Amino acid sequence: MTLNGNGSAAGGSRGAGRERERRRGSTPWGPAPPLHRRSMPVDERDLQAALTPGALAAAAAGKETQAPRPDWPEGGSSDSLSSGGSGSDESVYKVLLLGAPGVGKSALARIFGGVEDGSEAEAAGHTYDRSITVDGEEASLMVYDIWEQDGARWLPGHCMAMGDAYVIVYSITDKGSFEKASELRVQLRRARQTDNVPIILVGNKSDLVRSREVSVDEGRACAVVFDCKFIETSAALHHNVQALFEGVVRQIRLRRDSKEDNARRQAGTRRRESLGKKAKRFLGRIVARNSRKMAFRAKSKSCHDLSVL
Ligand SMILES: Nc1nc2c(ncn2[C@@H]2O[C@H](COP(=O)(O)OP(=O)(O)OP(=O)(O)O)[C@@H](O)[C@H]2O)c(=O)[nH]1
Repeated sequence: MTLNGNGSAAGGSRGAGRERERRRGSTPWGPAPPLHRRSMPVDERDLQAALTPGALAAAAAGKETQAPRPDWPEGGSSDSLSSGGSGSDESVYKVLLLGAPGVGKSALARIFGGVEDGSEAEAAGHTYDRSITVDGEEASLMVYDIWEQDGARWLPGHCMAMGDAYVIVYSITDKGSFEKASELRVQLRRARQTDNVPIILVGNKSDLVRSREVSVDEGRACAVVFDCKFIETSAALHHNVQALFEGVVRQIRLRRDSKEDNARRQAGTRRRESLGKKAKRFLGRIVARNSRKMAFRAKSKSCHDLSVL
């Protein structure tokens, strides 16, 4: 069965429906929502439409295109997750996952979409659409897991032109994938020279400590050199996956929204922050101030912080 943007996957017998529910995974934002209500892979025809020359030209010109939207029923949102149909088009952020094969792009995307390994949804599509609440405000994300190196269905040029943000993934157990990530960063810079699009370098598989080939310091240094953000994740343990996608939203907002809007959000977040986090932030500032390599440290520290530019 094909899952599509109109939620046709919701059809079928009650037993089949229960089976589908059983196979929905949990997400960092809570239990996975029912397929027909919230996150789902988008029909490839909708994706084709989003990648037409007209749509891409509009994207390159900074205009929002009509993103493929499911026909969501109203209401019934959970604490930080709600129907993808409620956001306006301006708040639909297109996020592309890039990286060498096998680094965990699909695993990260599936966690975002709340789709468990081996489910029919996994086979049906590579784009996930859902809304998440970040700093008290809802944002809709379209996460595209469509990057293929050889014999790509989607031309790399198209992929590099359409994103509002890019997540370049490597595996910490594969030095080659780390080098590939640097190459991709260079290609992206070339493709989007004039655009200030956020790029987040992600060292995935951080759970595989014994097979580590790329240190945290190497990852961080690379992010500093290539002027992007950096985070290590483990899709296997769902570690930092929520921080990653929330960070993507913050990075887009920091570039698109007014200073006032961002300051208001940050003030709200600081108020909600636990005492531990406040203390950590305070200590971090003192350490940076006392460091001889202050400038580098401050920069390498901020490349870790996905809530600042
Ligand atoms: N231990 C561990 N394994 C992971 C992690 N993320 C992904 N994997 C495994 O790595 C393999 C490749 O993951 P995918 O998500 O298919 O990687 P991909 O980048 O989408 O690969 P392509 O589709 O070939 O581009 C799978 O066996 C995953 O289960 C992780 O964080 N930790």
